[in-house]
Amino acid sequence: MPQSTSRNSPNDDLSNVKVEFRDVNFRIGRRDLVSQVNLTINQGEALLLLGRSGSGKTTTLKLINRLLIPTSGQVLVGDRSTQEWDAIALRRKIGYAIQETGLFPHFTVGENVGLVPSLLQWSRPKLEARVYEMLNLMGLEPEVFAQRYPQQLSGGQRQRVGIARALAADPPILLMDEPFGALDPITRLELQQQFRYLQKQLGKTVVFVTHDIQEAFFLGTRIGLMHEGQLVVLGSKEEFMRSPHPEAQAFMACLPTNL
Ligand SMILES: Nc1ncnc2c1ncn2[C@@H]1O[C@H](COP(=O)(O)OP(=O)(O)OP(=O)(O)O)[C@@H](O)[C@H]1O
Repeated sequence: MPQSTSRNSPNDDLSNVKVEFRDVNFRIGRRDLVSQVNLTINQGEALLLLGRSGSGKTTTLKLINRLLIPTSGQVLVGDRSTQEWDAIALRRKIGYAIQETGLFPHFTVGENVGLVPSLLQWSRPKLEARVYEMLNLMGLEPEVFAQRYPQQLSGGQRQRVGIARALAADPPILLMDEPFGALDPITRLELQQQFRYLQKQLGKTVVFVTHDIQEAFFLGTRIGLMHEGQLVVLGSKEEFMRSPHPEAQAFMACLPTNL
C-alpha cells in the first residue's frame, strides 16, 4: 500500500479539519431542503449520511464545499464559515467524488486524476508519480489506463478514476456522494473494502452519502440519518440500531434476514 503524503499538504492552512453545521437551513423558494441541522464531524471521522431519496443528503454535502450557501446558520470548515472561505481555495482542500464521476471527457484518465495537483502547480515529476500512485491504489494499471479517455472505460473503472481524482491532492476532507452507487455488487464490495482500509490508513475527515444501510454500517464511524431535510438520528451503528425513530426502524427493516 503506497504511503500518502502528509495529511496536510505544505500549503494547507487547515490545521483543524473538522466540519461543523450550526443551525443550518437551506431553502429554495418556500421549501426547506435542509432544516435546523446541527452537526460536528470530527477530524478523521467517517460520517455516513443515510436517507431515502430526496431527504436532503446531497444538499447537505454541497453546503460543505460551498456549492450551496446556507439560507441561515453557518457551516464551518476548519473553524471558518464557508462564506468566509474563497470558494476555489476551499474546494481544493476538499476531495469530491460523485456517482456520475464528473470526469472531463476530453481529458485522459491521467489528466483527470492529476487535475487538482496541476491546478496547485505541482512539479511534473511529482504530479506524474502521484497519478501513477493513485491509479495503482484504485487497482487500475497506470500503463493501461492513464492515456485512455473516460468513454473508453467501464462504469466501474470510471468510478475508480473519480475516487482517485478526489484523493489525488491528498485533501484533508473527502465528500463522497454515492460513489459506488452504480456498481455491480462484487465490484462495489471490493471498493467498499478498499475505501474502509484507506480511510483507516489516511485518517481523512469523510462525509459519505448513501441510501444503503449496509454500506452505512460498513463504512461509518457514525451514521447521520436524514429525513425530510432534517437530521433525525446521529450516532454509532449500535445507537442507530437502538433508535426508536420510525425512519431508523424503516431502514433497519431493509437489512436482509437470512434468505
Ligand atoms: N435546485 C433545486 N431546486 C429545487 N428543489 C431542489 C433542488 N435541488 C434539490 N431539490 C429538492 O430537494 C430535495 C433534497 O434533494 P437532495 O438531492 O439533497 O436529496 P438526496 O437525499 O441527496 O436524494 P438522492 O438520494 O435521490 O440523491 C429533493 O426533494 C429535491 O427534489
